[in-house]
Amino acid sequence: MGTSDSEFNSDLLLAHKLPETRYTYNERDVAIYALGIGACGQDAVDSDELKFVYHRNGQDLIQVLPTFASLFTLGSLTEGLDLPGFKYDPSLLLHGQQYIEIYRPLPSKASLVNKVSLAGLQDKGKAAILELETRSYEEGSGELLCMNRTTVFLRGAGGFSNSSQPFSYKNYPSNQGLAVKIPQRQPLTVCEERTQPSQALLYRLSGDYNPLHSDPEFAKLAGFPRPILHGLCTLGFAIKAIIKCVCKGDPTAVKTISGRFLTTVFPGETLITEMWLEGLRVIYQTKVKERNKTVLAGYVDIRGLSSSL
Ligand SMILES: CCCCCCC/C=C/C(=O)SCCNC(=O)CCNC(=O)[C@H](O)C(C)(C)COP(=O)(O)OP(=O)(O)OC[C@H]1O[C@@H](n2cnc3c(N)ncnc32)[C@H](O)[C@@H]1OP(=O)(O)O
Repeated sequence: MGTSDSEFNSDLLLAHKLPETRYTYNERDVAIYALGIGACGQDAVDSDELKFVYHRNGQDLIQVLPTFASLFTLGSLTEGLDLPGFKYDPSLLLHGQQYIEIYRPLPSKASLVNKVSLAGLQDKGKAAILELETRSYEEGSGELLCMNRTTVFLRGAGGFSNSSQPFSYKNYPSNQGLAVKIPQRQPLTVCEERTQPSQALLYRLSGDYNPLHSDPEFAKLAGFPRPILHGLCTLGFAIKAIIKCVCKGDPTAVKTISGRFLTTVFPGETLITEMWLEGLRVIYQTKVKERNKTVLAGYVDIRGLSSSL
C-alpha cells in the first residue's frame, strides 16, 4: 500500500517531527513483563529468575531485565504512526529488528519521557523498512536511560518512491545492528526453553495488544495459520538465556542488544539459543527446535566477564 511518486516528498518526511511519548511503569509491570518472557515459566523457584518477578523484602527491589527497555517505545508504533506522504497497512506490519543501548541500570519504577525520531526509511519494492529511534529520559532528573531503534518491515508498503532510484535513508552508523555472522565453531553454551501455548496472551499484557498475536481470524488475514509470537517476546527469551548462561544472572551486565527477526515463532514452540563469545560481544542465534529454523540472530555487548568463562 505504498503512496504514488507525486505524493511522496522526502524533504517533507525528513523535516517531520514525531511527538514525544511518555511511559510510566512500576514493579508490577516489571514482573508481568518477566513472566511474559518466560521467567520462572519452567520452575517457579528458579534461583536465577525469581528476582525478576518477586522480592521478599519489598517489590521495589525487584530486578529489571534489560529487554524491558524495549517496551518504552510502544506508544509510537502500536498507536499508528503518522508520516507525511507515507502510508502503510498496520495489519501487514512485522517487527524486523531491535537495537537497544542501556546507559544506566533500569530502575524498578520510573516515569519516562521518550524523544522519538525517524532513523531510517527504505523502499524495497515489495516492502518498506521503517526505523524509529527512541531516547528515553527519566522525568525529573532528565537523565538518559536508554535508546531503542525499532525496525519494522511493512509488507506491501514499498514502491512509494521513484523505482529507478528507490528511496533509502539511514541516519545512524552502518555498523550498528547489522546482521551478524554466525561463527562456524561449536557454541560456547546453549540454552533451551519451551514457550507456553499461552505465551503471546501473557506477553501482550505488557502493552502490545496487536491482534496478530491473539486473534486467529486476524492472524489468517495477515497471512499466518494462527497467531504468532511477538518478536520482542522471542528477543526477551534469548537475552534472558544470555544473562543466565554468560552474565551469571546479572541483568546489569548487558550494555547493547541487537536482534533481527528472521522468521516467525508460534506460541508453544521450543527456543534453543546458541551463544558464542568474541571479546565482550556475545553472538547468538535462536532456533525453533520443532522446525529446526533460525528465528532470531544478533549480538549482545556486555560490560565485563566473570573469570570462570
Ligand atoms: C515496541 C515497538 C514494537 C514495534 C512492533 C510492533 C508490532 C510487532 C510485530 C511483531 O512482533 S511481528 C513478529 C516478529 N517478527 C517476525 O516474525 C518477522 C520474521 N521475519 C520474517 O518473516 C522475514 O524476515 C521478513 C521480515 C518477512 C522478510 O523476509 P523476506 O523474505 O520478505 O525478505 P527478503 O527478500 O529476504 O529481504 C528483502 C529486504 O529486506 C531486508 N530484510 C529482510 N528481513 C529483514 C528484517 N527482519 N529486518 C530488517 N530488514 C530485513 C533484506 O535485507 C532485504 O534488503 P536488501 O538486502 O535487498 O537491501
